[in-house]
Amino acid sequence: MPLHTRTTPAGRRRAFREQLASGRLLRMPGALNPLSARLIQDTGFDAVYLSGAVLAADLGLPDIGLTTVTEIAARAQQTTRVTDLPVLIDADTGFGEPLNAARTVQLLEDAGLAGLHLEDQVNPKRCGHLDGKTLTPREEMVRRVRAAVDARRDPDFLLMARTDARSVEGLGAAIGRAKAYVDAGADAIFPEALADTAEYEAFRKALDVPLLANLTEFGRTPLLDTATLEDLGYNIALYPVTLLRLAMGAVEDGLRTLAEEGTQKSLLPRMQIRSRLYELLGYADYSAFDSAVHDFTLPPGT
Ligand SMILES: C[C@](O)(C(=O)O)[C@H](CC(=O)O)C(=O)O
Ligand SMILES: [Mg+2]
Repeated sequence: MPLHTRTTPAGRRRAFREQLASGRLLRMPGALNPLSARLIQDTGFDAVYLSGAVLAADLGLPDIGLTTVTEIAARAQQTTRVTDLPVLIDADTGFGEPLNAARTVQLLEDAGLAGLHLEDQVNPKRCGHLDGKTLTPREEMVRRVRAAVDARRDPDFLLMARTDARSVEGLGAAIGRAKAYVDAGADAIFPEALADTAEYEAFRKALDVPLLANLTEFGRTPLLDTATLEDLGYNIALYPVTLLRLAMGAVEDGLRTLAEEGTQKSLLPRMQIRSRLYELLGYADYSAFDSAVHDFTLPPGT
């Protein structure tokens, strides 16, 4: 696939809607960068996530709503151009008033995404698995969702509402909020920081829209496996920060080894080799434009 994908954003939105309607569990890792989105596709996952926490961390910032909508839209555009999978983005609180949420929807729709989620926190927001979150009043979030629904131009663009209420107001209030958001037009719900499978079941029983399970590591939710989530009737298994944590762990270990040993030789077996990188980049496909691009050979094992 030289330079471009084979599918259109509209086609990917349609496919995402169909996959969600199938009742099958979709596995959605968070991309670390655009190239990792291609790896997510290549390893057989169903969809790609763009995490607010990862985008902020990538810029060396905490996940407290400091990134701007134009920054995340730019990253979204870079990501959607390299994968045929649907991409769902974390739009935090919508970046301001309901009016700002409306503009956010249009910018992110234009970036080729399949959908976004908005959450019911105030700014500065925080990771859903931390203490001390402050929620917007329920009616304020309803206005946020309505503004998003009004602004959307492609009816297949998925508008997901996230509620952070479980750890602030309790399970009953979280379910009540989720129902109000669906009534306001949300297509799907992200119940944040549920404590156990009984709470997953309660959400499933109360709502008949697609539900996302957030399997972030080192948080408040058990790391349920895909078979369990399928039995619970969930539609999306989200691994938002998994790739960043894996990569940063490997990078830190590698830097320490390089500093200690004065050479990277012992690290070679842990590295992606050159030929695999080139395969992922579709290097050979560029010969369709110019045969001189890929007329070299690599030594075996490199
Ligand atoms: C899903 C999430 O919103 C994200 O930005 O990826 C975070 C993940 C995390 O901080 O572990 C969240 O759950 O708030
Ligand atoms: Mg987030």
